[in-house]
Amino acid sequence: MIRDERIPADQLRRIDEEIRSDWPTGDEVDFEEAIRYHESLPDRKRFADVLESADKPLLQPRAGVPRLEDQIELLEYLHGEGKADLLPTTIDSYTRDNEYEKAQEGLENARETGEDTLNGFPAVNHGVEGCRKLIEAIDAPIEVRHGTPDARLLAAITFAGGFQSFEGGPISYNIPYTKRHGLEETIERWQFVDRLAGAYTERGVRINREPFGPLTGTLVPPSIAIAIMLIEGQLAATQGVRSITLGYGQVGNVVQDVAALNALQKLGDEFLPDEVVVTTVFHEWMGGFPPDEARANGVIGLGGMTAAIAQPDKVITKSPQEFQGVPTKEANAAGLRTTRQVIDMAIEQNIDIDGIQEEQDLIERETRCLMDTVLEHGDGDVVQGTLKAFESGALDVPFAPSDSARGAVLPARDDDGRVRIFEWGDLAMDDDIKEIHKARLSRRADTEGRDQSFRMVADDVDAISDGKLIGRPQ
Ligand SMILES: CC[C@H]1O[C@@H](n2cnc3c(N)ncnc32)[C@H](O)[C@@H]1O
Repeated sequence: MIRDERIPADQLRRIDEEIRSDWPTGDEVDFEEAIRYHESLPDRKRFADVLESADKPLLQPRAGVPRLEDQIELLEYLHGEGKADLLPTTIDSYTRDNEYEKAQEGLENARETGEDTLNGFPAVNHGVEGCRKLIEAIDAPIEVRHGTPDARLLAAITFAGGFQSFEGGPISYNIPYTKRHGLEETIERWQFVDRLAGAYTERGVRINREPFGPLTGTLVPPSIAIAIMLIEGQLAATQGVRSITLGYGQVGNVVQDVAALNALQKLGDEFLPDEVVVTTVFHEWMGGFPPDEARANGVIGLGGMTAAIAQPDKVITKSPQEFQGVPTKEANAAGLRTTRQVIDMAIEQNIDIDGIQEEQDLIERETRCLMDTVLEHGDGDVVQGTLKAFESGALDVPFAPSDSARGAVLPARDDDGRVRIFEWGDLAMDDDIKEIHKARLSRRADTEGRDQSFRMVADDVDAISDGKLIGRPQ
């Protein structure tokens, strides 16, 4: 039975041996040699230090293309023209599914034809050597961004390759991303990733870990997202990770988003061990975008405004081409500059909005209910508690494609556009909190002259791409 316990050294070694054979580049990994490589990197490339020493929100886009030279050119452009403070390397979908053979074909095809059929950088195929060329070429810290339920080989290779930040986690890269991986399997496999990050950390190379806060990216109630961040942060801390960035996806109501970011930092500091440096990252709207680029820039600007008020440590920016999919480098850089413009204009203003503290108190109370139920389900063990709480539905994620979550919870926006819950399923929540949600949703029902129903959810899902926040009836 797996528990929230540090995996022993012999198990770390056994798994390391096991995964190396999954692709030839696995044999390039040599831990002691990799430590020396990291020690050779200049301070400005040390991700955790740069992130944790900043005095205002740092901006980071998503970006990944198959060929190494193109990835270098892309990141140089985003750093130069986009003024990104931190850079990504977004990994392709085949690699995320451990389909290294298909990723190899895609990479060779790109090299032969110049046609990019892969939707990201196949880091396992590039290997330690290829990753290091990228790290050498770019004069800023770079994070591995992906969506991999079994990220063990990707971590071993990219850590050895000089990356010092790694996104994801056993819940946040399972529930929203996959049907076929069980939660127990992904928790066990991410314990390896975190133990490896911890092993680097113990040798002075702090690997930053960033659980994926947005989850399904569609109307996720803030307390559910924050509870999952606290769980993944705890699991990483147990394995020795000491730099943890907890994430949160913008829902679009400024009061609720600022309150959620405040609660995320406060609860992260409270729930995670004192030896962990806890930072926060705000993801600009992860739901459907307007096809019109001017409107899309409006969504991005609202994200910048929210970040200026809440001041998270990091902001993951979007591009005006979000509706179309993977953006051009120009559009990606534009999203960075739009965000920067709004932050720089608003951050020196003392913007005091009524209701933030009240909403933050509510979000904190909700999150504590969820954390209490996890600890009760597991008799104090977070791994067993998480597994059992998801099984019983006491913990749940709306619209989750994964069988590991009931998906019985249904959110809808209230009359102010804040995300509330109108179908609770078996989510563990105090009755008086349920009454608060019910009252706020019925105020919207009155305004719209209709009953609270799934119709509201469906209308809300498309509202922002249709240019609004709340899915009012036509
Ligand atoms: C989590 C989904 C987000 O990741 C973005 N994304 C996925 N792959 C790439 C990519 N290769 N380059 C830039 N952005 C990307 C996508 O546009 C969406 O905003």
